[in-house]
Amino acid sequence: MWVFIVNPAAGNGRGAATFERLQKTLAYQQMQVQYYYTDYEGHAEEIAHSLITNPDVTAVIVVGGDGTIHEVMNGLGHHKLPIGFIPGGSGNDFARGVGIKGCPEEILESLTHSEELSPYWLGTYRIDDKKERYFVNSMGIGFDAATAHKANHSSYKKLFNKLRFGTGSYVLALLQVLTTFKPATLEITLDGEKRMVENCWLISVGNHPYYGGGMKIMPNAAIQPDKFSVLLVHSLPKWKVLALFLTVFAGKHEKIRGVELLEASYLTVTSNIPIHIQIDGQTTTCMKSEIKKGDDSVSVIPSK
Ligand SMILES: Nc1ncnc2c1ncn2[C@@H]1O[C@H](COP(=O)(O)OP(=O)(O)OP(=O)(O)O)[C@@H](O)[C@H]1O
Repeated sequence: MWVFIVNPAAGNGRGAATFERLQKTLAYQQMQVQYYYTDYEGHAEEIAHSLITNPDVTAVIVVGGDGTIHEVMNGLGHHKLPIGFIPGGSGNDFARGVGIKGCPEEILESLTHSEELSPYWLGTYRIDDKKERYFVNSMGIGFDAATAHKANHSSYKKLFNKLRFGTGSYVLALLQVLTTFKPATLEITLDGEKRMVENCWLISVGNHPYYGGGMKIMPNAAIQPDKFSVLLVHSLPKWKVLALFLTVFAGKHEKIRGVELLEASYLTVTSNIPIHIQIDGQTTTCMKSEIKKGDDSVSVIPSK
């Protein structure tokens, strides 16, 4: 039995529209299917968790955005249920990262014919002293998280989503945050090596290159078991931070002085004041975070 977890609200209704299209296909009608719509934040995680002990589940297909896949991965944990993804969100960086392309009908067709599974290594994080959780795409601390927070809570996000230009709200929020943001002094350990980073704009950690709806923020990130890509931006004047984000879509920002592209499998970041943090695009604040590459992989159904 194939289980669909659908976030109808993802992408400002695109999740629901995508699933309606899938239901009309022959591929869908020929599958043995059970589907669930999510009703609230955290619901996808609860549904996914309830599937772990069900021996009839062949695979879980997620229709939604990055927030939905984040919840499903946390609900399933390292239980080896194959996971397929059909983008229905506004950013869809997970789809970009794992190379999912095409219209929903093509993706479903391809998922049903896929014979092999691709391993995908999640990261784990713990912020302050809360429970450890998984992240799927990336985490960011500082300026990018403050920008994501502003975009998520903006009145214009809905409008940009309607126009199918989710990145527009991120760019507008970025310009707003840039005028007031103050870089912080952070204590960072990278695989046990401690350093104080003054005037730190941001630290980003990624399982693949994409962030914010297609920005290639960590151009050298590859899906792999041992290391994350880590982007550190510090000691830059504001105009250079703007230049950085203008070049980021092309992945050329690594040439800017004050931009470091590193690798690590274990990081800690400590601040003496609460700072913004984003986890797969969802934001909060914290003073301490601990980030690790997960030991085990989940199985993603590839679609070509
Ligand atoms: N029925 C619902 N109504 C409103 N919100 C929901 C519902 N079901 C789930 N959610 C919440 O919607 C949020 C956004 O979902 P998701 O991230 O998948 O879409 P998106 O933000 O449009 O896409 P992306 O993250 O790729 O930009 C999630 O945090 C989820 O908890």
